[in-house]
Amino acid sequence: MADNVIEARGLLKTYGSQRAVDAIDLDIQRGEIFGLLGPNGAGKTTTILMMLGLTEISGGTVQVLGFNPVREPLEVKRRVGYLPDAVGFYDHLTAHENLAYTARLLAIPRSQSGRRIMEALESVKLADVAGKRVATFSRGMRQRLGIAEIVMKQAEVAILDEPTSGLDPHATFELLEMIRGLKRAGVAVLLSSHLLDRVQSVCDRVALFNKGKIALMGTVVQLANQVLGAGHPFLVEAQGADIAGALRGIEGVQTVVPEGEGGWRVMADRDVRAAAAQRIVSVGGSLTRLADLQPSLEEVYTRYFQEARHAA
Ligand SMILES: Nc1ncnc2c1ncn2[C@@H]1O[C@H](COP(=O)(O)OP(=O)(O)OP(=O)(O)O)[C@@H](O)[C@H]1O
Repeated sequence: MADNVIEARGLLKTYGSQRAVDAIDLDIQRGEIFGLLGPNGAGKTTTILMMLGLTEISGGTVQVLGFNPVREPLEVKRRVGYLPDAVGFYDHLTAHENLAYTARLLAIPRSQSGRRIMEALESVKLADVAGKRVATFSRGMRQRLGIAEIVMKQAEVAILDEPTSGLDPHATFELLEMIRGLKRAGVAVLLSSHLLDRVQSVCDRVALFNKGKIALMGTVVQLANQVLGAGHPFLVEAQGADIAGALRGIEGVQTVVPEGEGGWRVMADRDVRAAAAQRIVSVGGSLTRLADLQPSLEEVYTRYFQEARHAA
């Protein structure tokens, strides 16, 4: 399966006559962070549960690291780390004891488990509370312990269901940093979320779910091009000349719209920022800011669902 760690083809889950997951095709590549996005009930969790062999598949196929999660659930569980929405640790045990328990279930040799547990706890900054009972942990600490379990396991794939929900901004920032750490260690990460700005900051690619189907899939820029139209928007702040006139004269520039005090939002059919900087200087202007305007996933998502509602 080339460099794909997960491959789904026509993957289907029905509940009675309802298609919770409607024949999706999905490839997750080694070492990427992939986001499953979509409103409540769109089918994200059901897709994850099928990949883990935790719910029956109604049709199609899914392979995880070359294994069939229905027929070979233990092979999948051994190699895949899973962080569910509510992480299930034993409250009366310490962080260290919880990981030691998992290590025993995974049959990690005792000669290795002590070191692997401490390294994993250090990697998520929980080493100093290793001896504290999990009952005393905040949600952020429990999520980090979940990541530590994935690190200790040396999983090749991590599947995280709404990992940052219920976390404050600082705890979210820390957790996302740890998710990036998993990627740096070569782990493929699949995460579901409805918190779009946070997903945008960490995901290489995303799939937008709608009513059990994948409506859009690709990088944030690709999705923005599909939904909002192609183009390179950027922001210019400059004074001292006819800046708008200078910008409009550049080949490829489509629109120049004033934005704020001494600012313009420029849309071009290609990246013309270097030409814009030269032109402003050559007409005697003084350039104070030239910023790429990354499309926001929030805009893509909102526009997509507005259009989907109109079409319905
Ligand atoms: N055990 C079940 N029995 C019947 N219907 C179910 C079951 N589990 C999920 N569904 C339905 O399948 C659809 C997809 O649910 P799923 O939980 O996968 O969505 P989701 O995108 O993960 O949403 P959320 O963000 O709310 O978890 C929903 O309509 C849901 O009601």
